[in-house]
Amino acid sequence: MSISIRNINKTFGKYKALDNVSLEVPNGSLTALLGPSGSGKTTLLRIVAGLEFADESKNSAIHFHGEDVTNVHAGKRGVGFVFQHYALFRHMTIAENIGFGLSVLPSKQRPSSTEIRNRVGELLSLVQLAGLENRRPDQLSGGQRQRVALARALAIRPKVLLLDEPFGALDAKVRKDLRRWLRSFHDEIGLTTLFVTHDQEEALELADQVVVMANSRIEQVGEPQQIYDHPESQFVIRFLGNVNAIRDSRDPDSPLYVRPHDVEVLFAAEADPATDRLARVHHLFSAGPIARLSLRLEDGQFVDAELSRQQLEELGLGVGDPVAVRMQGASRFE
Ligand SMILES: Nc1ncnc2c1ncn2[C@@H]1O[C@H](COP(=O)(O)OP(=O)(O)OP(=O)(O)O)[C@@H](O)[C@H]1O
Repeated sequence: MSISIRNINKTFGKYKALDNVSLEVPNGSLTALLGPSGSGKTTLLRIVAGLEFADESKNSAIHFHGEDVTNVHAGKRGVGFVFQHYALFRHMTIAENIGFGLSVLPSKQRPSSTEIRNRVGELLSLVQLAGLENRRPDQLSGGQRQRVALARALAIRPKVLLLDEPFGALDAKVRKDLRRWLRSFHDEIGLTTLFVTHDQEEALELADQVVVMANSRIEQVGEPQQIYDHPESQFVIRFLGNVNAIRDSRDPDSPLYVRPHDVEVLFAAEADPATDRLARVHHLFSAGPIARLSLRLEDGQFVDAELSRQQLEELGLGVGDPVAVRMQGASRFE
């Protein structure tokens, strides 16, 4: 089910948390809302869920697959929601937690207890927790608890899945494992999913479509590779990972942005005055497969470069050595 978000504004008192936000989430996609704290990601997700309502305006609307749900209450939108802090019921077993949404449906819609049991069984295998149905949440790891939260959100057969920093409270290793697991899980079930994160690596690795948000607005939307290779603003290039911002006399107000792995380091004697700048090796860190160099340009600015160990060995560089720096793939923003 596709999601269409049109001209959404949201103010809290005097603060504008969303400023004319429009977005198309394609059917079956995994879309990441990526941005720093306070950029409006959660507010947007809550509005899609129907847990919050946008400021009233005749131009603004939310559609699920063409159906206007702008004024439809959360319970009737058919959304599954997972939050950062596993809101599982501590006194219930895993099976009871997963089946909860079904067991509280009005009697006419409620499946029989056998149907609920079967559905819970299906979901337990889907999230790879079969055998743990009689445990309680405090007997599971953080990662397992988040998979229970996901199974619980799926029990009602939602039309869209909304995840708000679902791995935010987990440690880095578990987070990375769950991220990969979620990607293959998504490929298996193909449910349109909107995923909030402030972690650029997570968004780039996981999503089909990345929506970068800053200051209550959408900065850029695109596939991960496209956003990474063709950032359209200083904010996006800086937010997506380490980048050098080098000023030159040509346009001192608009730095040249270049990622450390796009900086080419050559022997000083090979410098081409038309494209290269001279520098000296200021610092060199070469433990592991990638060597990281801090280079000092003649005007005193520093440039970080990343080379393979092999490239470093070929150059035979040490601290203080002169080099030529060629900044390939550099971007400048007006
Ligand atoms: N109910 C509310 N009342 C007042 N202000 C709010 C409310 N909810 C959110 N805000 C404000 O709106 C802004 C956007 O909040 P939001 O939670 O959407 O950001 P976020 O990008 O999800 O950030 P985080 O990653 O920290 O969760 C913040 O400045 C926040 O303080």
